[in-house]
Amino acid sequence: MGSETTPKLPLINFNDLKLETKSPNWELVKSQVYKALVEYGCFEAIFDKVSLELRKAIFDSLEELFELPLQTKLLNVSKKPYHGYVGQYPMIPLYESMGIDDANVFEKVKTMTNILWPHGNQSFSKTIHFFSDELTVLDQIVRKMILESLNVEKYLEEHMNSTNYLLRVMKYKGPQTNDTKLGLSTHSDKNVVTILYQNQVEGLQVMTKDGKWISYKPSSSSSFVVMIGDSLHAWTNGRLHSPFHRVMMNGNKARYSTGLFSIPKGGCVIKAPEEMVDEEHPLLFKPYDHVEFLKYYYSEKGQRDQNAMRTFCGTLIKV
Ligand SMILES: O=C(O)CCC(=O)C(=O)O
Ligand SMILES: [Fe+2]
Repeated sequence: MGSETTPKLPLINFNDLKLETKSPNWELVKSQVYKALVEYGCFEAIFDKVSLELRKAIFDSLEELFELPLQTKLLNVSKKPYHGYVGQYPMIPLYESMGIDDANVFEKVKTMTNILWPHGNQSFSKTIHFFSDELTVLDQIVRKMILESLNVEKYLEEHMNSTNYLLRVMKYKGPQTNDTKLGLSTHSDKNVVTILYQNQVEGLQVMTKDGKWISYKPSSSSSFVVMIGDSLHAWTNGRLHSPFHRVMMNGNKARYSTGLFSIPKGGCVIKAPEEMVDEEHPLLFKPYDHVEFLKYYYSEKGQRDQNAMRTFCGTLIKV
């Protein structure tokens, strides 16, 4: 009786870490990061570099943004799926989102802000930019730790330079019922690393390798979820897991969340370095153009394909 514990994501503290200088606990945290990413493909990170003020401000900005009239939100268009405004999708009626490309670059954020608020909105642009900029540090610490753990630091510069940042901000309406409703369908992320943040309304669930759902419950307001996307799964030749996840909603409170996505730049070919391939680890995916893969993934066929990566560029070896 009562022996079953609720499964939880691994919890890792990044508070005393810096990117430039190695702190005494770097090696310890690095081993925790690597283990978590092999086993779960994600973890909860405690990261207080994003100040309390900024953590509050981001949700005020999100409320202000999603309160805009639909016609205004639709002005943020993008050729890339999920980089512009998304809403009113019949399959996921509770969900809407807005993408902000290069959110760590102030001028880019300002340009996008001016589309929505033609007279500008300083506090919105500043909040989005600062928040994204602080989080890029966490993204880079994690990626540096991964490359060090795999003894391939020699690729660090090339690896870091191969990505851009997208901030996607999201609102999930409460379904106004205690029955659980789908907020966002089951998927794995296609990018390199994702860093998620949410208000106090829960809903994110992550699938374990053996197919069980973990409901994410943040330990504090400085908790972020760090998650591996398919392109890093491919680059590490399968060593790091990219987990399926989804959002389930109930009740009447709106859930606001943000995702900072490091994304391979246009034209970038994802190819596992030779060090990642050996007898024990035969090559899982042929080198592939990330943008070409996205075209397949977002096609009608790709959207029905739970193993889109394997279909698109898997080798013949069974995995
Ligand atoms: O809202 C969330 O917490 C998750 C969002 C997500 O999985 C995504 O945008 O890829
Ligand atoms: Fe996701």
